[in-house]
Amino acid sequence: MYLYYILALLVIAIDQLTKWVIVKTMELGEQLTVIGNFFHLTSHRNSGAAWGILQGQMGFFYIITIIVMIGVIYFMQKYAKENKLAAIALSLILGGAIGNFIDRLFRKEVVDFFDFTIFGYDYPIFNIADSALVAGVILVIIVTIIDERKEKRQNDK
Ligand SMILES: CCC[C@@H]1OC(=O)[C@@H](C)C[C@H](C)CCCCC(=O)CCC[C@@H](CC)/C=C/C=C(\COC)CC[C@@H](O)[C@@H](O)C[C@H](O)CNC1=O
Repeated sequence: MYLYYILALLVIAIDQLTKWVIVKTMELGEQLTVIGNFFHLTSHRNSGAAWGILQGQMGFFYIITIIVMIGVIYFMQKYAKENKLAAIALSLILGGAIGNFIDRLFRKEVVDFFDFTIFGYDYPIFNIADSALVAGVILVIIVTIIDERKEKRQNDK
């Protein structure tokens, strides 16, 4: 059971460590080329949510993040025992939400640095916490689809 909270802590540690390195070693706006025009490390700050929406609405972000955290912990206590994949997904979401929450609390903005340009589209610059959040959300969707298929098969018998 506690394994999943350790996974969340690991996500938070890696997220905060990478953000710390970016802040300490790169100027704001500085860009490092990793893979040609595809992948750069760009030191960026975002006081909003995805795609920079709701800039500066920290009060709103605190409330949403606390709701997300309570919801995730509730479902972890409920489903972690029987469904490992769901527990891992929820740990990733918890870790990602807390990672960005720490930035919002202490920096009043989020540090971003993964800068991908896919088919000419400069995807919004993001961080480890965002990656964990998106991975967790996708995993929850997959688990839900698998469970529904299982239930359907049982009902058909
Ligand atoms: C990942 C959610 C964003 C993250 O939410 C959080 O913190 C949560 C815990 C708290 C928010 C206040 C509430 C979620 C709002 C929902 C949302 O936003 C819709 C998201 C859809 C999603 C498809 C599933 C797209 C994903 C986009 C991006 C990530 O792609 C990998 C681009 C990230 C860059 O814009 C970067 O500047 C963002 C910056 O780091 C701050 N991050 C946040 O606000």
